[in-house]
Amino acid sequence: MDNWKLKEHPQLSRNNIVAVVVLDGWGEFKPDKYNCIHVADTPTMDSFKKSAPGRWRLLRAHGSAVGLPTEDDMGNSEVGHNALGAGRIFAQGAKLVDLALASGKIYQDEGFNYIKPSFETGTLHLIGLLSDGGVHSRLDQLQLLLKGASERGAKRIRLHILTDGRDVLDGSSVGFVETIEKDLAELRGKGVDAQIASGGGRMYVTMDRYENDWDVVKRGWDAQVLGEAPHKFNSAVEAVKKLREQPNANDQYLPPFVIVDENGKAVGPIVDGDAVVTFNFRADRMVMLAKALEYEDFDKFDRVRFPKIRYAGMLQYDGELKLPSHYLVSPPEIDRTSGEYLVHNGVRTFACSETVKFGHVTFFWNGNRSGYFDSNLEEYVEIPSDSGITFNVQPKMKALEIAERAKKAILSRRFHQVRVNLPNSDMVGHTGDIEATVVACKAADEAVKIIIDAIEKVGGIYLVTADHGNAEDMVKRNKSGEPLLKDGNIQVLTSHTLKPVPIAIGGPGLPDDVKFRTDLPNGGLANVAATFINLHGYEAPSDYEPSLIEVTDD
Ligand SMILES: O=C(O)[C@@H](CO)OP(=O)(O)O
Ligand SMILES: [Mn+2]
Ligand SMILES: [Mn+2]
Repeated sequence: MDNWKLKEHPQLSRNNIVAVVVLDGWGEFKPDKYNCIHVADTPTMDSFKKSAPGRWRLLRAHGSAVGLPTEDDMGNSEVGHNALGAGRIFAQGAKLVDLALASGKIYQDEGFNYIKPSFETGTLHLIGLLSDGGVHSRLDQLQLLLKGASERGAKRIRLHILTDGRDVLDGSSVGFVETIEKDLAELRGKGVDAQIASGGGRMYVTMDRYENDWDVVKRGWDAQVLGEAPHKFNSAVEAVKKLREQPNANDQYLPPFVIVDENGKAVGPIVDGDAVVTFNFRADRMVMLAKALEYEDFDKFDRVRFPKIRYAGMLQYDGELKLPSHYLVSPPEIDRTSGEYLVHNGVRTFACSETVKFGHVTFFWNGNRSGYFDSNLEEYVEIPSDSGITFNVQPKMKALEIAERAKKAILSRRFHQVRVNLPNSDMVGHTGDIEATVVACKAADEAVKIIIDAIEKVGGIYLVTADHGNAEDMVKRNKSGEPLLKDGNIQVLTSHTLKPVPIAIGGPGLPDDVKFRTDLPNGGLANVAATFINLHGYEAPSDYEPSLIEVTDD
């Protein structure tokens, strides 16, 4: 049995009201016209910086600091919130899949052996995000899986691609499709009947999250399973090129398409007896499709046909729901998260965001586990997001509503921890609309102000940080940091970044002698949990990454 009892902190008192604010996609970067946080009016976040180094500092939020394979891997919400909530660094999906592919273990484990019998007479379908972004999936992993599966008996393979443009540059979809087409042609040369069967842009087809808009998943289902879509092409390269010619076309939002043969028949609907693998390792944007593929009882949309298939996820996406029940690689075992410790010690928590980030401060925070640890001590509030829009048209999103709910929770004095995610800088940053992103950053800053004002009123403490960079750099740069021009134009960066993120602490409840330690220069997101556990008046579990704060006696 785990010992859940936390030791009382020798100097810090219990029962403080602590606001934990995560600005999504808010990194630190030099002043620059493509740094939307710098351009925006952000007096609250700026004021924190003045209290450096004692109460403001930077944290690492990418690469090994969050369990990613290399230092070239940008941070993302899943690994960022996992680290923030769990207080330790776990080798993450991207890395675990790399290892399983390199050792060949992926082909020996339960998941692959479960789908394999279908190779005899059925088709192997691979559904996922086609890019080398490394946030949800990776092209090289797909290439290895294609090769490995065909060498192990898959004779007919159909690929259902989702174009990216969010973790990689817009327009890069064409190159990725060309690359994978070469691999498929090689397989055909070896007698494997392999081709792309359907596709669509990730934000419009399949990869919705937290049940914001089931139509997104339905559009994918119709193309992937039923073989039906408004656009039909004979090749995927042609599909992506043609669809990108439409006004305002964007890789993230390409409409669904199916590939048809010379008779106009879809080349790869999913039918009884087939095997299906969703090859994204990241959970949030695959859970909805996993439910549609796995659940007998399902009422989110009319599936028309529910084929009897053998389905495996690249990973198991939800540890609480055990979904999907079959998977190729075991997910990181993110156990004993801060939330679980807090409920065992009677600390009451309120968590809130709007739909598009709701699972970040609940599901990811709790180690990819849905639901409460203890519903008597926790309350999670989801503010419905707008759906069917790109957030540059609504850059303020629900920041004000989130802040007002947090304020109410703080002023009620019913909770010790009030935790929110403010999505603006990330969600609008991903649209690549620089002007709108400036508005978004200002809105997030105003929300922070509302929350710290409430903390001021109740004599509480705040901890404000971020999960990774995004809005602080909106342009692709060369090695010397200058914008990298293409045909004389800048290339807008829609993705996250490798930049560090700020963390600030303060509030009337924070004793004057509490400061950031100076001996953790490489501190990262995983050091945050021990820090707020201290602010709640407890010592962190001994295997957590060390707390960032110390109580000085000068
Ligand atoms: O939108 C998403 O899925 C990712 C980018 O791919 O962003 P975040 O990690 O911030 O959720
Ligand atoms: Mn994020
Ligand atoms: Mn993001």
